[in-house]
Order: sequence, then C-alpha cells, then structure tokens
Amino acid sequence: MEAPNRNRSPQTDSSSPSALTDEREPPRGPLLQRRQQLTEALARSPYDLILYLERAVVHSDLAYPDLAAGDAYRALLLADEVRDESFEYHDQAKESLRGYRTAPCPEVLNHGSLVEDLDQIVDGQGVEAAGECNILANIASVRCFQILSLSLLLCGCLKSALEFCERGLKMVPHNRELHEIKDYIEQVARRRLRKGPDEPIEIHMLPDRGVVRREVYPWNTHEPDRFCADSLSFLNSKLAKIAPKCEVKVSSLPVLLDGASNTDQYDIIPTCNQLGLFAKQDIGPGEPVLEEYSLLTANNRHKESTCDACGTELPPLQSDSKAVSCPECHDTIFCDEFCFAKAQELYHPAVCEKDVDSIAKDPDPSVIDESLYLLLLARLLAMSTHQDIHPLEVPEIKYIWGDFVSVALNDVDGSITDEPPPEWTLPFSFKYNVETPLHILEKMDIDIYATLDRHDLWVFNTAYAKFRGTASARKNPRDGRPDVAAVHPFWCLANHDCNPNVTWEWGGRMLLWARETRVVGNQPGGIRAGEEILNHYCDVNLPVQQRREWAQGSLGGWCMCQRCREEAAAAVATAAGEPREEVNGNGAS
Ligand SMILES: C[S@@+](CC[C@H](N)C(=O)[O-])C[C@H]1O[C@@H](n2cnc3c(N)ncnc32)[C@H](O)[C@@H]1O
Repeated sequence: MEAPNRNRSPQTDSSSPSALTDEREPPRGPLLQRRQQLTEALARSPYDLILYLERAVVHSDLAYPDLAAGDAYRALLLADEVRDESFEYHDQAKESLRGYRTAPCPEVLNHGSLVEDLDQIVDGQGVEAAGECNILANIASVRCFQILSLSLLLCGCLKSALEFCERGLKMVPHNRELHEIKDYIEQVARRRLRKGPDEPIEIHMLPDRGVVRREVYPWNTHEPDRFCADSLSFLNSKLAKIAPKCEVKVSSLPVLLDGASNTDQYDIIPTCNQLGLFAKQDIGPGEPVLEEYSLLTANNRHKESTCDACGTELPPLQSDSKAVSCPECHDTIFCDEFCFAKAQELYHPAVCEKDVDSIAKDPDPSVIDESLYLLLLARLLAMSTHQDIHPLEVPEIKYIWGDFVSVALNDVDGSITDEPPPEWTLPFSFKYNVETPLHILEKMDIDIYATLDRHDLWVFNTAYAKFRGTASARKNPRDGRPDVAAVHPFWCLANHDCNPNVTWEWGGRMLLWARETRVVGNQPGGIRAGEEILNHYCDVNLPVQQRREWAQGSLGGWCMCQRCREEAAAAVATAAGEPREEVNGNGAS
C-alpha cells in the first residue's frame, strides 16, 4: 500500500486509485494565496461548510494536518447544524448550502469513491426525498471524517484518528478511502505499540498526543519583530514601572542541544540572539529587581482557594477578610477589591455567569499540563473578548517568546511514518487544541464561525507555543500537584543560568530580587550595571546531570550555561583520571 501524501494538489485527481495519493509537490505560493482567498471567503460567508472543507484540503496540501483537522471539525459541526433544525446556526448553515448542488457535486466532495457511496448516504430514499441540503451535509460529514482521521494520524493522535474513522465507516461502511485510512492507523499503531500483525489493537491503548509545527505562520500579521527599536522601546517603557533598574536588550545565548554532547570543554560554542533582561544600574545584594502583576493566570481546581485574577492563595474567610466575590457569579472570588476591579476591567465580564468554570478542572494527573495550558488559553480568550482585541494582540502575550521553528525547517514531504517529523515540536491533541477551546467559546456565547479571524486554530496554536515557552506553575503544598499557572510577560524575559544572580517567588505578584550570595563559590551577590539578569528555571542546588535533565523541559534543551559546562567537563576529566584544571571566572580553562 502506498503512503498517502499530505501535499496533494487542490485540483483533486479523483481518477487516481484512492485520490489520497498524489506524489506531486504543489508550490507553496499559490497554495498560500488560495488559503488567503478561502479565509476571506469564510469571513464573508462564515457558515459555509464547503469553504471550510476546501480550506482543510489546502491546509493539508501545505503540510499543516492539524489546521486541516481544525477546519474539517468546524465543517462537521456545520453539517450537524444543517441536519438539525433545533441547532443555533441551523438557518445560516442551511442557507449557505443552498448555492451548492449534488450534481454536479462541489469538487471538494467529489473525492474517491464518495459519490459512488451516495446510496448508502441517502439511505435508499432517493435524493429528492432526503432533501438536497441534507444529502450534501451527509456527504460533507463523510469527507470531514476522512480528513479528520487522516490528518490526526499525521499529527500522531491515533486514538482520535481512529474514532473519527469509525464514525465515518458507520455512515458509509464500504467507503474505500476510510478503509485505507483505518489500515494506515492500524499499521502505525502496531509499530508504535510494538504489536504483531495478528494481535488486537484496542482503541483505549492508542496514543492521542501528537506534535505539530511550531512556527510563526506565514499569514500571522500579529507577531512583532521583537528585536526592532519600536518593540524594544515599547517593552522598556512598560518595564520602567515594574523593574526600574532594568532594561530589555538583545542577549547572546548558547544554542540549546537535545541532549549531552562533547562540546562542554569547547572554548567557543554556537550562540543565537534572543531577548534578555539587563541591569541598567547597579543592584545591591537582596535588592528587589522586578515586581510584576499578571491576570494571565489559570487554576485547575474546581473549588479553588485562589484569587480568580492573580492566582494568589486566598486567606481563610473571616470577618476581616479582604476577599471579594463577584456580585453576579458568587463562586468567583478575588483576593481584594484591586483584583476584582482589574478582573472587571480586563476579562471577567466575558465569562461572568457563563458556566465555563467547570471546564478542565480537577484533571487526571496525566493531563495536568494540558489542563493548565488550556485554562491559560481560556483566560486569554476572555481577555481578548472583553477588551475587543485579537487574542495575539493582548499585550500579555504579544511580545513573548514562542520557541518557534523556521517555516522552512518545518516543511516536510508528509509521508506517513511512525512519528511526526522531529522538527515538529508543538504538543497537540484534538481535545485540547481543537475541541475544548471551541467548546469554551461556545459557553462564552461567542459565535465560533463569525469570529474565525480571532478564533482560528492557528491562533490557539500560536498562543500555546508562547505559553509553553514561558508559563510558570505552582504546586499545591497539600499534594504536590501543579494547580496554578501564570504568564508574567516581563519576568519571562529573564534568561536562565545555573549560577543565577536573582531568585524569585510568585504569590499574588511575581517578585525577583538579587541574591545575597551566588551559588558558585559563595561569591557575594549584587548585579552591576550592564550585567544580564540571570534567573533560574530549575533547582540550582542539584548536581549537573540532574540539573540539566530538569532544566531540559523548562529551558527547551540541554543547559549549556558556563557552570553546567564547567562541572560536566570536570566530571568527565575526573572519570578519565585526568588532573583537575582550575577554571577562571569565565570558565575558559
Ligand atoms: C522564558 S524565555 C526567556 C526569554 C527569551 N530569551 C526571549 O527572547 O524572550 C526562555 C527561552 O530563552 C532561551 N534561554 C533562556 N536561558 C537560556 C540559556 N541559559 N541558554 C540558552 N537559551 C536560554 C531558551 O530558548 C528558552 O526556551
């Protein structure tokens, strides 16, 4: 069996054996233009499921299977709207389909054996009795199941892929393309689960977390040039209030590796430019460096004991407590009037009495991270809705680091392998990236179709990329589970070093202050004007190997700071029985 190719041309060659296979590599430029046209058409006609399906195919051809799945899922929801007149967008979705016919069928539905399966789709009733819109909706649903199952397979979400494939096969039990996709899912599942050809594969065993491209999408016009003079001057004007002795500047950082290497002893290692925080005046030992307040917080406990706005632990409710509950939705508690006023100003009215509070709360330990990132996304959506700005324009995330990979590196040929390509680094699942964010928006009474520009899947993915590079989480002291997370956009500009010159604590505010003494050699603390603020993302009291393993998650790679390199090189020299060399302050031996 041939592996299907993500890069299929928009002009589907339905005469090929399965029409899932087309080895041509379509050029990106025209596809990007076509994507733009379809996005504009969707802005004019937001309930048109055919346009969504067409854009799904283009996304698939551009090697964004996750975005293809997102579009196919929206088309599937619209097909449900067409069939059920009690649904909220029934009239609009049906009206949008009136411009299309079953013969000739829209090109995007004329795929493989789909039209041959029309008899199963109309259930033997004949086209007229079934109603043309309903038939189109049914054919479209099968097409959605095909795109969803193949795309999710390509992202590595095998369980969701198989579930959608099975749903399609329920509608058209003999559909050739769905059977092919099911075979592919089972082949990949067998390889990943190391199962023999005759061993059964149960759906609950299948992995459902994949990875997708982590990039500044070519059509993303919201991403600033973080290095340009305007951005730096904007950031520094804000920073002046919360860290008056600091400034944001370009910092040269070691390029992070995936794991241990033999470069620890090298005098020169590859570096890259990013942003960092620097002292612009001397800062004494123990002196405060930064105090930052952020409402971009999340709490995954159902009955939380933290302030809804800033995430601080609430004091026990006594008569002298300063805690305030929202007069409209009494369950939402703020630590004081200040937090309540800030919440009212920046996000709360968008979720007040909207029943979004129970979503993703008290998660299974295996999905704690996902739940916290999802709840950060929910907060971001509430902030952008209430402030009436695009989510990626919300100041709290606009300028932060997203650990993006270049589009060129991410672009792959798309044949099916056991795992998605290694350059794809953004964790992805159907539930947390596609389904639940839309569910949250619906609970907020937002029309997910009419607001596509703000709530497209690539917008959620971009926000997730930023959260994953910068959010901090706090563990609950009772059970050690992370239950509160936050993004502090200025604190997160400080880079990591295993010999930090600051330390931090997050209560209601993120506080950063200069260390009294440095970890290495008990040197006195304090930061000179011009020196970089060196934060710590891991426990710096651990030995080098453990430190590097811990920091790998939060830093995004193997720590190559001076201290790690010196300690690792010394350990290697000791193991080899070489005499120890003294190292000077800069680590050059
Ligand atoms: C929270 S951000 C820090 C600010 C970031 N440099 C920026 O430009 O906004 C974390 C990212 O900074 C980079 N980084 C921080 N400390 C580093 C270090 N010691 N070595 C290499 N990269 C570092 C890593 O790419 C990491 O994923």
